[in-house]
Amino acid sequence: MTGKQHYDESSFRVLKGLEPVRERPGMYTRTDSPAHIIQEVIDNAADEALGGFAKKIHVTLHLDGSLSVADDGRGIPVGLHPEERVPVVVLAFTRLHAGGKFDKRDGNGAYAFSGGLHGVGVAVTNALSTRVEVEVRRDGKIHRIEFSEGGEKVSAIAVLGDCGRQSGTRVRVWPDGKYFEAPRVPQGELERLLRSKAVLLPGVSVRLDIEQAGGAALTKTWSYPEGLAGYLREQAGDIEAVAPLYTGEKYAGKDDPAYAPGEGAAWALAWFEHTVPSESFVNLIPTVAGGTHESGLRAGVFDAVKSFIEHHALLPRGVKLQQEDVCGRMSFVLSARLLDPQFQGQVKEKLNSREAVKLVSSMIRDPFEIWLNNHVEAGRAIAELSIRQALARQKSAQKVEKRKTSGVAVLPGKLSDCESEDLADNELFLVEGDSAGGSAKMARNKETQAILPLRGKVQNSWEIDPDRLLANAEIHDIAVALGVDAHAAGSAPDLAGLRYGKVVIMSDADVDGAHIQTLLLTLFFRHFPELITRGHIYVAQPPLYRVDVPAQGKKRPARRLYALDDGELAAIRDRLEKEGFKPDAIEVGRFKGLGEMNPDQLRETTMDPATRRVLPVQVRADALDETKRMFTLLMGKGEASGRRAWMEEKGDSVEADI
Ligand SMILES: Nc1ncnc2c1ncn2[C@@H]1O[C@H](COP(=O)(O)OP(=O)(O)OP(=O)(O)O)[C@@H](O)[C@H]1O
Repeated sequence: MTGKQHYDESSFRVLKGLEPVRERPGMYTRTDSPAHIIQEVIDNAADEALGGFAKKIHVTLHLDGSLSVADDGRGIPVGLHPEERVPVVVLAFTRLHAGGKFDKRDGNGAYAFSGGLHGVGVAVTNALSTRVEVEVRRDGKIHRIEFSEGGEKVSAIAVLGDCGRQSGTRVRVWPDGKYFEAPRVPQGELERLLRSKAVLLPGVSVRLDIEQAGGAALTKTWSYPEGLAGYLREQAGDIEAVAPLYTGEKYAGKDDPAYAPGEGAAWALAWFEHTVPSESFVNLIPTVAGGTHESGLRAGVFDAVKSFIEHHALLPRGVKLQQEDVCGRMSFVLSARLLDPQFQGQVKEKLNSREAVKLVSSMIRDPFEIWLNNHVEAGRAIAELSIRQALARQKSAQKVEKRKTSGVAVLPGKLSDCESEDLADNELFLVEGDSAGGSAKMARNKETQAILPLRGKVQNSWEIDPDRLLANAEIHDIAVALGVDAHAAGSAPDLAGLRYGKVVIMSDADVDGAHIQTLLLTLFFRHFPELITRGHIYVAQPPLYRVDVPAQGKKRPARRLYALDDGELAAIRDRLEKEGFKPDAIEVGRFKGLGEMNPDQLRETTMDPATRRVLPVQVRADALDETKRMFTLLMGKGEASGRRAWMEEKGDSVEADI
C-alpha cells in the first residue's frame, strides 16, 4: 500500500434510511428496467387477494411512464404505529424491514400466506422513484400521502373525502430513470405478470389500462375461471398433448405433523412431443429460475409414473428409467404455497427452501398415481413416451461408451466412478482432501455422481507447456478421469471423449479452498477452455454456518437452516428474531471445512441436485480476452510487479488471500 489514503473515524459511514438502496440498487431489485419495483407493488395487491380480502387488481400504465396499482383490499393502515409513533403507511414506504407479514406462525398475523415476507418491497420502490403517491380507502375516509426525492420527502396525510364502506389501496409510482438501464417497464413483462396473477387467483379480476395519447385507454383483462389448466392449455396453443391434462391440488391439514396447515401445492401437468414452456410460482411470486418446489414436483411425478409402469409391467428388459426420461417431455404449471419460503435474494426468482422438495413431492405423488390408475390409457401413453426417451438416451450413451473403450488411458485408482454413462446426468466432483472425499463418497448418488479426491494443491498450470502438462500426477488424474486430451488442448480442443456432463469443484469455504478453486479454474481456462465455454464447469457453494431452530408450538417442527456466509447468517438471524425467536434459542455452528459435515449434511447442502447450491462458471464470448489478461496478471510468473500495482489499486474491492 502506498499509505496515501487516510483512514480514520471520519472515513466510516453509516447508511441511513433508504440510502443503502440508492447506493446499491442491484442488491435489492433488478435494474434492467423498473419492472421489478412495480412488481413489488403488484405483489402487495395480490397478497391482499390471496388472503381473500381483495377481488380486484387494476393497473394503469400512464402516458408519462408512471404506473398505478389499485386493489380493493383492506387498505394500508394510516394510523400511528404504537411504538414508532409514525403512520404505518409511512413505515411501509420508508423503512426497510417493516411490514405486516412477519408474524405468521401463531396464526394471529394479518397475513397467513403471502409472497411478501421481507418487508422490504415498497420501500425499495420508493427509494428508486422520484415520486410515489398513495391513496388509501379505509375507515370511511379517503387518505392521501405523497413521497418524493426517493422517499426523503414525505407529505402530511390529507383526508380527501368520504368513501363509505369502500376500502383499498392505490399506489402511483414514477420510477427514477437514473437507476435503470431502460427507463420504462416493458409492457410484455407487465402483461405476463398480471396474467399469471389472474391464473393463480381464480375469481379475482385483473385489468390493465394503457393510456393512449389523445384517446381512450386501451384495456386488457384476464380471468381464468379454469385456473392452472386453462393457462397450460393456452401455453400449448396448437401443440397436442399425448394424454389428457392432469390437474390437482393438495394442502396439509391441521394435524399434519410435518407441515403447517395450508402448506402444499396446486398443479397442472401434460406431456408433449414438442417443448411447451413450464412455469412455477411460490405464494403467487413467479419463480422464473425454478427451485426446490420444481425439484419436488419432478420427484413426485417420477415416483408415481415409475410405480405405474412397474404395476402394469410395461418396462422392456434392460431399460432403466431415470427422472429425466419421465419429466423431460412434461410441461407444468405449479403453484406452491409455503408459510415461510426462502428465496435466493430479494428478487425471488428461485426458491431455496429445502423442505419444499419433500412437501411438493409428497403432495403430488399419491394423487397422481391414483389418477394414472384411473386413466390407464393416459398412463400408458405417458409411460410409452418415457420409455422411448429412456431408449434414446441409452443408445446415445452406448455410442460414447464405444468411443471411450477404444482409448488406452486407465482410470485413476482413487476415482470413484458413477454408473451412468449419460452426459446429461452424470457429474464429477473434484473434492479437496481425502476426508471430505470420503464423506462425499458416502453422500453421493452412485448412479450419477463420481468423486475424485484431490490431495493438497494442484500445480499452477498457467505457464506449463501442454506437452508437459500430464507429467504432473494430479493433473494427469484429472484429465484422464474427465476423458479430455491435453495434447489436443489449445490447438484443437476435443471434448469427444468427455466422460461427465458436469464437473463440480468442491473445496472448503475458506481461503485455501478459494485458492484450490482458482488453481483448478486456471487449469481449465488455460488448457481446456471448451469445458468452460460450453458450460461444463461448476463451483460448489458449501455453507459456512448451520442454524438450528427449535420447534415452535405444534404447528412448526424444529428446522435446520444453512447460511453461505456472514451476510446470509445475519439475514437469517434477523428474520428469526422478527418471528419471535430469542437470539439464544437459536444454535449456530460453523463448519470449519467440508470434512466436518456428515454425509447427510453434505448431500443436502452441496451434492443433491434438488437442494444444493452450485455456481456455473461462465465466461462471456466477448470477454475472453479480458479474462485471459486477468488470469495472466494474477497467475503468470513474470507479473509480480503488475500484480502488486493491481492490488494497490483494487485491493480494497476484493477479499484478501493471505
Ligand atoms: N396494497 C396493500 N394493501 C394492504 N397492505 C399493504 C399493501 N401494500 C403494502 N401493505 C403493507 O405494507 C407492508 C410493507 O410492504 P412491503 O412491500 O415493503 O413488504 P412485504 O410485502 O411485507 O415484504 P417483501 O419485502 O418480501 O415484499 C406489508 O407487509 C403490508 O402490511
